[in-house]
Amino acid sequence: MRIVIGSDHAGFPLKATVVEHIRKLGHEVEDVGSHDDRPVDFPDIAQLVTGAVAEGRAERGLLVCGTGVGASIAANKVRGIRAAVCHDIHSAHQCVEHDDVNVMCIGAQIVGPWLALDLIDSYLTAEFSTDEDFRRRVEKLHKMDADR
Ligand SMILES: O=C(CO)[C@H](O)[C@H](O)[C@H](O)COP(=O)(O)O
Repeated sequence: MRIVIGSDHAGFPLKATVVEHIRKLGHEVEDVGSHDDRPVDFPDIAQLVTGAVAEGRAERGLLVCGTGVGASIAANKVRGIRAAVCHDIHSAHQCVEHDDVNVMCIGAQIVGPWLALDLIDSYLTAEFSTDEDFRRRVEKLHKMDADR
């Protein structure tokens, strides 16, 4: 799969570990920054990650900020993006299976590196369910997205 990842300064220390892990899993990774720990605003990084997903250059996105919250707020403002903060394993796969989430956000100040990698494994191996209830709900999200 093609994965795009980005972080702000708070997420930067965790990002390198995550990128290495995802590459080892055999995925193609586009790292849009940040590339050092100088302060950068999470909406700017979220725009780069969501742009790649919305334009089809990547199938899934990952954002790492301090809490994951700011990144998810920013990502959900972009048409075609369904972003969620996930700090537990169940949500990390269910968000894809039920809600077709295409950008997962992680807080580097909330989870340690081992949990972060497990969250990413859950997210990347999950697939959107064919169940008609979930499909209908996500269709409604598409409509809300198109209407705004
Ligand atoms: O978590 C975040 C937004 O939800 C950010 O990554 C920052 O950690 C947070 O905004 C705090 O900002 P600071 O410049 O790192 O103090």
